[in-house]
Amino acid sequence: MPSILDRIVAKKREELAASMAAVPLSALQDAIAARPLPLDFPAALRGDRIRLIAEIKKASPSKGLLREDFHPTELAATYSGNGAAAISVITDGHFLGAPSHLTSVKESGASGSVPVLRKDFLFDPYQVCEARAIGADTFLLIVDILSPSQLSELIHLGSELGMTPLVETHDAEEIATAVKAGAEVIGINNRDLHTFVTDLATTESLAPLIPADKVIVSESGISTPQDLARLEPLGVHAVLVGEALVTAADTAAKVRSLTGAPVPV
Ligand SMILES: O=P(O)(O)OC[C@@H](O)[C@@H](O)c1c[nH]c2ccccc12
Repeated sequence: MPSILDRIVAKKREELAASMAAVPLSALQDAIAARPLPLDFPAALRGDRIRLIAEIKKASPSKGLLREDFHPTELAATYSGNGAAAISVITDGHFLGAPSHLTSVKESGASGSVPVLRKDFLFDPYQVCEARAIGADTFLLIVDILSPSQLSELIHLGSELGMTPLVETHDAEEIATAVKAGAEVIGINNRDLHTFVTDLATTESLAPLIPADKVIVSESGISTPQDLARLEPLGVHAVLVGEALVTAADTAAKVRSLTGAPVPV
């Protein structure tokens, strides 16, 4: 029985074929040439306190619709205006995301000076070029859906485009693969992408396996300052939060509760 992850990747392959037919790589390269240089993602995550990567997420396969009144640029302005260190934009259709959401976040200026990450299921060089072309400063690579050689190839391509990806893991073997492939920013997804079981203990058990020179990001199932207090002693540099922000009655206040930013005057 294929998992939801298998089905998403299979659909992605169909979408990729259609995208390649519609927009040749040369057109992506022209768009890339017109873009300003990417913002420094790893640098944005290092600091004196745990950083927030705030995610723009309308829905998810496991929870359905998360936010009715969904405006990516408004969310991005709320995130960047209340202390988020980076913004993640889901561009996959299963989450009701789209590449245009990321482009509007960047081109509207709503993301301000914080790097914007393309959150999608990437496995082909075309998709990494596409991430840069739509305006991303960085992108996600999920170790679970990539071979070690694909992972190395896409990390290297990112570097050639000026981007350092978030390389997402969920177990000890995937962390070893990520380190061997040269990942600089390593994510620990507290959610099992096959079962959707989410547990912060995943970060507690895996963070110690990540070398000290890497940037560590804990992803999923994070909601409160107490969660951050639990994660910070583990050497976690940043957390990636989606649902808790997009479902909050007062998203700006929720962001500030995680960043410590003062109420904007
Ligand atoms: O909504 P949460 O529980 O705060 O999780 C956010 C983010 O970690 C999650 O959306 C995510 C992590 N890795 C992914 C890969 C694809 C799509 C989504 C994700």
